[in-house]
Amino acid sequence: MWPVLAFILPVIRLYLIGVKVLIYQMLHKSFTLPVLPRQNGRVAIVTGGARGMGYETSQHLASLGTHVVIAGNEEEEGLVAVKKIQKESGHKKVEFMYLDLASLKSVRQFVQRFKAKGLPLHILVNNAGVMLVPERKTEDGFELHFGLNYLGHFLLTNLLLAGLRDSGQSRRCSRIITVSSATHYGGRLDLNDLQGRSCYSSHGAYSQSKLALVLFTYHLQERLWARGDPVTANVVDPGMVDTDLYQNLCSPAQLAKKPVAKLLFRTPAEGASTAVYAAAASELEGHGGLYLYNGQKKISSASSYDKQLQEKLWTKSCAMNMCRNSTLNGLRVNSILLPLTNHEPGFLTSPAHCAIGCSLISRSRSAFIPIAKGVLDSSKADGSRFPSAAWANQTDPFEVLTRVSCVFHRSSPS
Ligand SMILES: NC(=O)c1ccc[n+]([C@@H]2O[C@H](COP(=O)([O-])OP(=O)(O)OC[C@H]3O[C@@H](n4cnc5c(N)ncnc54)[C@H](O)[C@@H]3O)[C@@H](O)[C@H]2O)c1
Repeated sequence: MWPVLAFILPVIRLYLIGVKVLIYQMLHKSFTLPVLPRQNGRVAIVTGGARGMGYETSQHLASLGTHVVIAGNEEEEGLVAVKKIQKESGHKKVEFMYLDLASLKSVRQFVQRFKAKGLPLHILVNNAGVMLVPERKTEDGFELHFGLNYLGHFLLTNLLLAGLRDSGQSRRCSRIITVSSATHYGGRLDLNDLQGRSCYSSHGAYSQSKLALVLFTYHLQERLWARGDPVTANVVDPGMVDTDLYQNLCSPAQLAKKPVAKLLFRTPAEGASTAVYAAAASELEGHGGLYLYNGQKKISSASSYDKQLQEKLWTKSCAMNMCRNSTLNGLRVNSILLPLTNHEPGFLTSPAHCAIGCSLISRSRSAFIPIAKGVLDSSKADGSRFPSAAWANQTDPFEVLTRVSCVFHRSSPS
């Protein structure tokens, strides 16, 4: 009985939320964007910016003078979108870069290629997403909704954070906008079963990924404020919008959706307006940690404000990107972390990355061992961290190690 309920409940919750949103949309007009300030000189990345709301967001930001990078996994579609936006906006600084959010390796490669361009970064719109895909895994073995909608964006944001910080100013912050959904209200986050192994429901998996994005945004904003970083992070809910997102609905639902969508769904441009507002509105300068719907601040689900849950999800998300229990130069290394900045631990994205890190460290054994011993000698508690500055003078290829730190747990020299 229980597995049946566990499967059915998320479906019922999702459709009830859908009905509530449609009633709201029937009674309320779509939010009209105010006149937004020009964004000349600002650079934005829009994930999934080649179609749907991502396209409209890219188009609008380009028309304001933003240099827009469309990051997506469909190159042909992306290049067509670039041409169309350039033509419609008369703005040439629009480009496509390949990014597959269902592959953490691809996320890392995207960030490397973006950094190689030497551009600043002022706006990151975490827009891409999939919905109700039958059970499938990402390249790294995560449930697709969780891995793509949430974990891919988690990694992307963290790897781009240093650039966002450097480009932000106290009076003009960089902005992170993450697209969630009203379905997060029905989301349940089971930290012990984030991959839905016990009973898979694509409805539950989608709602969970959207709740995870809200929890992530709130916690990220706390961290940014704690450091005094000139970066804000907000989450937006676009309402129900007529896009390709609904392509995985079952046939009867598709049939029923068509007339309803015509009458009650928002257009992609209307749906994108809150994300554009969050990215560019002067009145939101310095405001972060908000849930924005139809251009207004709204209260998100009670569980999304649970600070312990936010923290636990963050820690777990980092852990999902770590390589654990490697052996390195005779030292048992619990985790190898790539710092996101010089001050903050990040993560390696795959065992392959870890292997590269290990082999680089091994090749500089003579430099590595004394520092490792120093760390071990001085560390009494678990979790002491390599000072990444110790590697600052290394030359290529070991300069990679300027970004590597290690956490040793009960390690001992061989
Ligand atoms: N349409 C709605 O009613 C609605 C409601 C609430 C929230 N949302 C959210 O809005 C966002 C945009 O969706 P949309 O409605 O415009 O749908 P859409 O299908 O038109 O766009 C989704 C975008 O994500 C991209 N994408 C998919 N898989 C990807 C991958 N592996 N790597 C990189 N990009 C990938 C697609 O290429 C596409 O550009 C999504 O996050 C969605 O969950 C949509």
